[in-house]
Amino acid sequence: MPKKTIRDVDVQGKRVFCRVDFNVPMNGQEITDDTRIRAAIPTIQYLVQQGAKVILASHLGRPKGKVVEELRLTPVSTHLSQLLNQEVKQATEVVGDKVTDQVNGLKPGEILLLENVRFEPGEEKNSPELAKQIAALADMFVNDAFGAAHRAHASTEGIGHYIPGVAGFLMEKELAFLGDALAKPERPFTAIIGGAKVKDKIGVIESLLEKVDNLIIGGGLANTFIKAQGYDVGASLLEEDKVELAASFIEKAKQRGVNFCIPTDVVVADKFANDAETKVVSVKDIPAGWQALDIGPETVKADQQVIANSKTVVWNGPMGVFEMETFMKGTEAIAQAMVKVQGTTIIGGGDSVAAVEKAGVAEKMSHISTGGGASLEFMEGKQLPGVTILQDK
Ligand SMILES: Nc1ncnc2c1ncn2[C@@H]1O[C@H](COP(=O)(O)OP(=O)(O)O)[C@@H](O)[C@H]1O
Ligand SMILES: O=C(OP(=O)(O)O)[C@H](O)COP(=O)(O)O
Repeated sequence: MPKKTIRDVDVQGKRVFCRVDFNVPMNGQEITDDTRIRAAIPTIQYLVQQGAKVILASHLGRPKGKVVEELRLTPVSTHLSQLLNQEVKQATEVVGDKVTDQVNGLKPGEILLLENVRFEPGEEKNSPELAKQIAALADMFVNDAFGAAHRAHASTEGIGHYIPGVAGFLMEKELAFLGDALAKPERPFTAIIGGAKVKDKIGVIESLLEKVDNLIIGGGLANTFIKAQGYDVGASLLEEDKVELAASFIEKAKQRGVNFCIPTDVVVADKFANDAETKVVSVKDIPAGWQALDIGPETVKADQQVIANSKTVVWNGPMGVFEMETFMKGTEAIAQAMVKVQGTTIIGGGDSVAAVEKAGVAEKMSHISTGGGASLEFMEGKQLPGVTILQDK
């Protein structure tokens, strides 16, 4: 069922709570990729032009219900203000009397950015109390946070139980593009999954095995599969309690005839640093105390071949710790392979998008999605809570 969008409602003079995903990659207080902020601009500008009192809210990182000074949204509001060429007022809290006063002081066309919503313990628990408090700030809820639409949190879902919710332009665009591209993907259909959010992403693999012809695993996620094959992974990122599940997926892939590409070689480092001592080893020989931080050249070659023969490729999660030049090669090579695909290429996720931007090939992809986990869950055919809660057309 299509959802109402901001075009379908009158926002003139209304207090509009607009949830965005400004969870951008940061190096200290520096934003290293502003794709997600730029992607929300059309919705924000539309609300401003229509004379709404715009209350923006986002999470940043995973502060787990506490105030973490480094995760305040100050750098984001400064940058947003520059992009919009307009003042962005900033709240130092998410809810409370001070915030209510700031909202009451807003004039049509003005913008207030709330503090990191995950500083509130009720946010990720989807606490009805917090949702009510947030809803009381506004007349209407606009969800433009596609990247967080797979989360049922107070500011992405809970709020929609108390005030009417509609989609923003970014949310609308993401759902339309991904829906079209993935309804009947041209084959061979390949998914590439990497990154560090192993717990979040490992479950997606089971459903992907029902859909894809090739599944390429890389990044930190790969270690759990390397371990599942019976090899030691040294000091690498590992989700020990998912090893058995990973083994069952390897078996399932065999049964279904899916080409499951697990790295055969990796770049290992003696420490998690750009100037670490490194070497390329077979996954059978990861030394104790060393950590795998990138895929190796043999793996790159095999993966490139699979990608070159694909007609649809969906990629979420970098192949290595691309933020450090020493461990960027695998991600860079996969990004270059994506450019050569004669078909549809989709890249999703905050860090994945940053990685293809860094590799200089972002504009060569068919679609850059602001959601990693969200696009994977959408592809699985799951209902995204942040979308379900919005009003039907
Ligand atoms: N082998 C690895 N070991 C540890 N971290 C890794 C490894 N490979 C990639 N990463 C990290 O994964 C992070 C991105 O993961 P994730 O958040 O899942 O991706 P996205 O934001 O694109 O959805 C990056 O910060 C990257 O450094
Ligand atoms: O960065 C995000 O997801 P992604 O890494 O899957 O792209 C979203 O902002 C959601 O963040 P979360 O995975 O901490 O809930």
